[in-house]
Amino acid sequence: MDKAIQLEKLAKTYGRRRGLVDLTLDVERGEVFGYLGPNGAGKSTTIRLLLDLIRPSGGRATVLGLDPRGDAVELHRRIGYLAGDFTVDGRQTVRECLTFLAALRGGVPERRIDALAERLGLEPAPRIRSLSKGNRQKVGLVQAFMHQPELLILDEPTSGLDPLVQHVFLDLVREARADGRTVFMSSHVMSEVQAVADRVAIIREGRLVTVDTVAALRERAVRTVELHFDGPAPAEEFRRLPGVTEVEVDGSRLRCRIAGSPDALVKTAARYTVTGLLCEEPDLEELFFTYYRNGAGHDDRVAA
Ligand SMILES: Nc1ncnc2c1ncn2[C@@H]1O[C@H](COP(=O)(O)OP(=O)(O)OP(=O)(O)O)[C@@H](O)[C@H]1O
Repeated sequence: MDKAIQLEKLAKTYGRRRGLVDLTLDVERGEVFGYLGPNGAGKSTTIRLLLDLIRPSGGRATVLGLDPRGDAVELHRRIGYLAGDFTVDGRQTVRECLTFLAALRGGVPERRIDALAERLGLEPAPRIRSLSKGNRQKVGLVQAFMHQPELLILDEPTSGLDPLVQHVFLDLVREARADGRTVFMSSHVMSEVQAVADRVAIIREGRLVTVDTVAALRERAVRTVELHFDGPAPAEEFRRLPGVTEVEVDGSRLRCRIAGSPDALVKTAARYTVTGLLCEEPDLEELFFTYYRNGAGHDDRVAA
């Protein structure tokens, strides 16, 4: 079957400014794909290219097997899109706005709109212009999900949402995946994406830095380990191990950071009597920031 999204050397320049550089990437049908990068990385540029809101300077994008340019009308029907700068007519009430957008999509059962609004805690009566940023974002989410599109393209979907509503949003994403739909969502926060995504791409300065499953990223991430021994902790042995940093010793307790496989650390510890062990969840946010800052670990395989 076609991929949900297929990008081949997709490029965009704004005059002499870089937007996106030769981006090659596939998104499978039925997966939740997180698209991460700092401000100005090129996330919105990519999304606008997928929707033919802007035109590429080079390369190709295929969405649901179609050409975003030639098949724009069909694609807009089959896609749920939330823009990063979602704006609608401020004079309409929430209900009027959603009814109008539903009509543009060929009609959506009212109870489905109501159910989504209720789950997100969105009142139908107020005028759009009186809404807070978070409540406007909820309108954006309802209109993206309401026609149960086969592909959801969401640009910074949780921006402005409180943690409770963020949870509801993540549930909606999981439900979409359970129905076999595809979700492509951009973010600059790893934590919300790792909670729901199957795979994550990180872009920086218009280029793909890495793409991998969340599970594999977790394996690559740095974790903190604390070991308790029945005698003085053998600090020097641990300092010599590959991937081990920041070794701190306090009597019989040793704390360190480990990147990658913990195998050598476990085998070294096993030569002593270990009375306690604590291993913290890997910090993906930190891994993400490493990519942010210097593109460390640049992975050429990703473009294959
Ligand atoms: N209309 C435009 N004209 C000129 N440069 C632009 C335009 N839109 C984007 N850019 C530039 O392209 C680069 C990528 O921007 P883009 O908005 O795609 O990033 P982003 O990852 O979505 O960032 P953010 O998280 O801030 O929304 C930036 O350097 C930006 O300044």
